[in-house]
Amino acid sequence: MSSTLGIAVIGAGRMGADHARRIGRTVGGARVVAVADPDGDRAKEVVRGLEGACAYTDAAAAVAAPGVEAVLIASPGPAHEEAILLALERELPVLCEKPLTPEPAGALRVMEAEQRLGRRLVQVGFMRRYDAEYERLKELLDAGGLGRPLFLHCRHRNALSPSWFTSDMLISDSVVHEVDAARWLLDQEITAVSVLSPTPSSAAPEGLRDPRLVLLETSGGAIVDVEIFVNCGFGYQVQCEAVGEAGSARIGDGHAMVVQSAGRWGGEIAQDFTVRFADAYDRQLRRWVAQAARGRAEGPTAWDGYAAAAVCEAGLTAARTGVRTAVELTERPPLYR
Ligand SMILES: NC(=O)c1ccc[n+]([C@@H]2O[C@H](COP(=O)([O-])OP(=O)(O)OC[C@H]3O[C@@H](n4cnc5c(N)ncnc54)[C@H](O)[C@@H]3O)[C@@H](O)[C@H]2O)c1
Ligand SMILES: O[C@H]1[C@H](O)[C@@H](O)[C@H](O)[C@@H](O)[C@H]1O
Repeated sequence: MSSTLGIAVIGAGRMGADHARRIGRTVGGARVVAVADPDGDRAKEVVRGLEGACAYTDAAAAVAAPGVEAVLIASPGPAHEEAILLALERELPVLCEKPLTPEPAGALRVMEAEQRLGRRLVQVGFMRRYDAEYERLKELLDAGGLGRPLFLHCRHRNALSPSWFTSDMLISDSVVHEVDAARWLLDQEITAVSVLSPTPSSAAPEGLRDPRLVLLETSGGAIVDVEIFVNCGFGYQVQCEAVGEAGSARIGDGHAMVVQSAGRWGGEIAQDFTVRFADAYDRQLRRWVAQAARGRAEGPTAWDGYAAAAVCEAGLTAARTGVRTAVELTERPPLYR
């Protein structure tokens, strides 16, 4: 193992390029040595300025490239499983962007491969767990500061959705964050999902069911409601209010600066996730690099990725049928207990 961890970045789109930049600038102890994207120009663009890094069009070639000691996956969800399995074949630690896989069956195959190795190597990029506000809320809940949790009221708003965004992705690509955050904050599994879809916003692209309201029921009897609205227009907003028997706490209202002027007051709203969660992405990467350098993983596990995928699958059924749908989970293997 060299003194700086050699990383292959798979997928050189928005998140791949952002993570590669962070590894170069704000995360010590690591360097990008390979970048893969079927769009070779994107891979070349990302390696430009990264000393010693090579561009590839094929994930397998990048994972097998000289000096690769860990793999960061930022390709679209359907491509994750193949890249993770390539990394696990070489026993390399992995940080995989969410969702681990879009369907639970793929996540189960990832868990099987990891269990065959007998140790954890996969971390899922549920970066909210590294956000300072989420961490404080988790500490408060764990300390019993709100008493028994009754509700989480969540709002997840994006200014605009990409052109390729589908109605299913509101659940499997966006609400998947709330699914993981709720499981983690409450330390409970989600047992059933219901989805309500109002008349779409006139700002939503033709055919997109945006916004939606997703209701999650938990094993401890709490209810989580999530407003997902990916074309809200005004900015990027992620809020969560926990209500317990002894009080409530809310995160996500943060305004960096409140300006009072000309008879008005107000602040700014971040325009996208790379701003709102900038510190969380850095902290997530630092922690991953520190563990990967020791050949292991911590943080959100393949089980967490699997459970989130199973909840989202139930959510898609609920959205299609209009019927509350139970979540079916396999037994949790000892590696993930
Ligand atoms: N944690 C977060 O807040 C956050 C934010 C945005 C996106 N994401 C996740 O990051 C991943 C990437 O999203 P994005 O917004 O960067 O998408 P993007 O479309 O900007 O980039 C994806 C890139 O992957 C490339 N690609 C496609 N198939 C590939 C393959 N088989 N191997 C390697 N590269 C391949 C594409 O050519 C593209 O350049 C997704 O899983 C997404 O859900 C997470
Ligand atoms: O892939 C992105 C990303 O995960 C963002 O954090 C989320 O706010 C978006 O809704 C989603 O599409």
